[in-house]
Amino acid sequence: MRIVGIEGTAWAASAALYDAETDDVVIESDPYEPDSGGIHPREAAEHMGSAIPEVVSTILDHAASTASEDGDGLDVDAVAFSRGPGLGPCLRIVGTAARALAQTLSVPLVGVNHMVAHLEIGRHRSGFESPVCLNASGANAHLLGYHDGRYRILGETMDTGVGNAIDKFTRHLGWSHPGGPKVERRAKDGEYHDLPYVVKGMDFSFSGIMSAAKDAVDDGVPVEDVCAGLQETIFAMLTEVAERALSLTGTDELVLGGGVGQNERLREMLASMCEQRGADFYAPEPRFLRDNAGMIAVLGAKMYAAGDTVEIPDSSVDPNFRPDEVAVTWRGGDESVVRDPTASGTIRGAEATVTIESDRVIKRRVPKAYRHPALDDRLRAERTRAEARLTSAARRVGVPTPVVYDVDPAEGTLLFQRVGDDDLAAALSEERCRAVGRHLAAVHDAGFVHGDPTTRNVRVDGERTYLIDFGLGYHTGHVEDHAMDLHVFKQSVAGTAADAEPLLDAVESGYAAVGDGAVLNRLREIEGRGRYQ
Ligand SMILES: C[C@@H](O)[C@H](NC(=O)OP(=O)(O)OC[C@H]1O[C@@H](n2cnc3c(N)ncnc32)[C@H](O)[C@@H]1O)C(=O)O
Ligand SMILES: Nc1ncnc2c1ncn2[C@@H]1O[C@H](COP(=O)(O)OP(=O)(O)OP(=O)(O)O)[C@@H](O)[C@H]1O
Ligand SMILES: [Fe+2]
Repeated sequence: MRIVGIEGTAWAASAALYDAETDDVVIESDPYEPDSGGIHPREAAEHMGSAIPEVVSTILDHAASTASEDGDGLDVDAVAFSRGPGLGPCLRIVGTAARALAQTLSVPLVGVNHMVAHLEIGRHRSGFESPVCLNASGANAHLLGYHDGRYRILGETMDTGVGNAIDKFTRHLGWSHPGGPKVERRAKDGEYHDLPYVVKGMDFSFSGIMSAAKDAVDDGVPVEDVCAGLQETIFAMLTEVAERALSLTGTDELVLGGGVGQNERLREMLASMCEQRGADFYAPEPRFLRDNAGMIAVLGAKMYAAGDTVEIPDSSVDPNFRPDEVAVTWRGGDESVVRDPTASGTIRGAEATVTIESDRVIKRRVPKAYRHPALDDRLRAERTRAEARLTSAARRVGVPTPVVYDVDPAEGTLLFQRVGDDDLAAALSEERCRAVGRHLAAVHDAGFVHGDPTTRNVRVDGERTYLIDFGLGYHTGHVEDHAMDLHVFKQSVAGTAADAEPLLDAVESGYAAVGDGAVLNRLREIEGRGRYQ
């Protein structure tokens, strides 16, 4: 089977030929490089208009010269194209080119989600079964895992994509687009500079760190140092949320996708994190990380083999096409990223190792080799201190939590009472989800957030539901922070439960019984926010 792929969501006009028998991928790309500023949608579309026919024609020449002799014409079975997400004017040009080619060749058309293609190329080339995927691209930053027939978004940026955040910083400096590779080069000559670090469960945001980075340069901090601080901070955030996703799902396979994945420091940090926790890590070669038609052709082949083609009248493009909207036809419905955790003796969480004894547990935030030592010391001490304080504060307002027997912030250790028989992840029920909703409302009412309420950070026994792991918590009265806390919990339920709806309703009804209605309204708004900026 041979598939032609066409890509052109933003900057890369690209065509490819994938031969499923030999697994060969030939890619021809022509990048759009803005003269000044960032990507201008109109200029990008003009580029697509002239460059797409040329790259397609090069690939068709290649198809003609390699067609099997007994085959018919070009020996191409289908045309796959990027349907979205991306810039509307660019997508429309790609869609038109793909439809015309499919009709000329009299072959079916396959409409591919670009973000799922970034993920599937890593899964395909690694041979991993059901990995967590970190997509670190220009316009996106999210964690995906397959469960119950769809790719679930386990965590994502709350504002811009990671590449766009870096590119905005370099525009402030007057550097040409794209900024990512330039920051990588300059960071090599810099010293680490402290910047804000923002992780909420498996979600994260870049706006605070980007304005702090711009201010630092304006205040005279050497630009190399800001670049080093920026990379160390942003990539540590991405590595931490990837580790949280591994811990939550129980899987031990991670793949990387997206243009920012070409950054060596990011790959090094992810590899180091996986090595430290005994997981397997795979990053495709750079030509498959940045936008390219090869990944579109490879996923196109899997979809075509599953009969997942699209008729021309139904093949419109979708600039906001989210990966969790894709009905996955090419994987088994019972495959899943979620594994049974084998909890015994010492548990390895995302942040800490926890040793369970008969009536007490010892939690130690181990130094993370992937993090810059200054950032690592800061985060471990801050979080250990916050965890001790807020675990006790929650108990004082009637939320069941373990008693804190001892704390040593410098060593990053805590000694707790042992509570519960199971993690909520292994014992989900509506009643327990309702209790978590009530507990979060009580915590918010007391003026702080949990910071990482997931189904693994709730312990349950017969009648009680305990909150644990307050390390990412902080004092705040903002409705937005309270709503985010609730959103993180709902996302962890939705990402791992088979029939999540009644559980999610129970969380909200528990919250509504005790908490502030304004928080639930804000939650609606957060859930409805489009995050492609
Ligand atoms: C929807 C689609 O159009 C979009 N595509 C996209 O963002 O292009 P991609 O090739 O995946 O990523 C480009 C980004 O990747 C960054 N980048 C490239 N090389 C880099 C490096 N060495 N270090 C850091 N960032 C790098 C660039 O600065 C730019 O922001 C997406 O996948 O989100
Ligand atoms: N007080 C406790 N009583 C019983 N079990 C506990 C207690 N504290 C932790 N555990 C167990 O250890 C696991 C990991 O603990 P914890 O969540 O505090 O670590 P972590 O590294 O911060 O994890 P993550 O960041 O992945 O949520 C919990 O999911 C739970 O199963
Ligand atoms: Fe991309």
